[in-house]
Amino acid sequence: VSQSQSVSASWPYCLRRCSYCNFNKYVTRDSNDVRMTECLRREAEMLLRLSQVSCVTSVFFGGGTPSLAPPSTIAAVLEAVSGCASLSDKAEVTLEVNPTPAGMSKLEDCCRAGVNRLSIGVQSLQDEDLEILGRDHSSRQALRTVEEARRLCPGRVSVDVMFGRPGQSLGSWERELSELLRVCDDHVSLYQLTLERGTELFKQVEAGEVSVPAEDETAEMYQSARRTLGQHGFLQYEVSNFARNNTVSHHNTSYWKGKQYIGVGPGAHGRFVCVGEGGEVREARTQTLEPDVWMREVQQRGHGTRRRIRLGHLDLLEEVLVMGLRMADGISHRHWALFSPRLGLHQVFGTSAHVQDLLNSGRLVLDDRGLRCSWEGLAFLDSLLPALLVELEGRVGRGRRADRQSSRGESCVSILVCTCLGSSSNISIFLQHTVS
Ligand SMILES: C[S@@+](CC[C@H](N)C(=O)[O-])C[C@H]1O[C@@H](n2cnc3c(N)ncnc32)[C@H](O)[C@@H]1O
Ligand code: SF4
Repeated sequence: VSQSQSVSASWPYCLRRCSYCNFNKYVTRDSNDVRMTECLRREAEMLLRLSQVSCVTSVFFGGGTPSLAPPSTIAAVLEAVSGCASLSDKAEVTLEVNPTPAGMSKLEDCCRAGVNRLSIGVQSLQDEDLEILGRDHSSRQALRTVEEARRLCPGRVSVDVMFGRPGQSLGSWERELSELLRVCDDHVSLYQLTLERGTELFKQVEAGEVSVPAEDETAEMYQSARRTLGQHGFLQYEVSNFARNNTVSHHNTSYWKGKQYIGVGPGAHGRFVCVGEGGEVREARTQTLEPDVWMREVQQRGHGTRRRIRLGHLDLLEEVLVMGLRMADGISHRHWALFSPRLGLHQVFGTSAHVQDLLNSGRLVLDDRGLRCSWEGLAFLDSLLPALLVELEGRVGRGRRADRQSSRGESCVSILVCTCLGSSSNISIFLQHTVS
């Protein structure tokens, strides 16, 4: 029986629609908080029972805007989790926070309910940029929220910032980052703005009303930020994530390490073996997107799972490869062997001429530690993956059944409780790694 799992639940409401966002979120005045909370609780219990995990190592309340949810919702979900599996006092419990006054006023109660890590969506420290992005807060409110968060969870506060924003220059980005470094705690997530089709910002850029920096300038923003953060003692442990004083996000690391997790709530994604139904291989599960439909389904049958896909052996290895290479440490031989006991990294990648080119370029490293990107290569991960995925597919072949042991051999899990995982940057990566 699988001993470990992670869960994701979704509170899919936001105060307003940011211009760049394509998450599964809903702006409504009459959300039914009581019903939503009850459904999150019920679905968490149901999915945990189906997974039959015994231990949960982290919980993540993501967004959407989970900091708008009543603190009693956080408490209810945590109670449901600890009623079904062991949730240790040391488990990482993260809440994504929009730095609005409404969000800030609840932080203390959320911490009392069990949250012990706060991730603040600062996005920018320039008011004009926040305006263009359609954010519901000012830079002053963001600074104030970071301060309050650090008071409540000292050493356990992360900030999200985006670069490559409309009208942004390298100089202004560097000044902004310096200001951020004066106020931030020990964890920073830097995301390059993605222009998502269908968003307001995408239309504005298409229409020529707004322009974003050129690709090479955005690339320089990334490199400059990596250097600056390094000089301030931050270790880059993943493509977008930087930590000092050992404050890496355990929850996100569990994704990058290919661990199991449960997704609870509208649009949430999960990856777990459904042991309770006699399952033996890991499944990719997606919950129904629309909150009212999802709530109806949960009330009728205990969960709102819309799609279940059995992951074959190759699917699983693809995820381990794509997610693992996001980490600066990459994939160790031992880690790979958990999923591929018969074909080692050297056997899969060591003899390919294409992979050899990547190794010779200095962007990829395959040695006695394992497979990883070099510091330079991490910035080019997207361009390295196609050759690696082609090689993997050629070696492993499609259609093999998932390896029983590789899907079930873990000992602990994390839980992602998220307001709109439908297109969360963490999760969508799982779904986008098709070889072109
Ligand atoms: C789950 S999301 C949103 C959390 C929260 N609702 C907020 O807006 O702060 C987490 C992070 O993804 C990043 N993000 C969202 N949309 C993005 C986009 N189109 N391009 C790059 N990063 C994005 C933002 O930095 C955001 O803080
Ligand atoms: S970026 Fe965050 S706050 Fe803005 S609409 Fe998307 S989920 Fe909501």
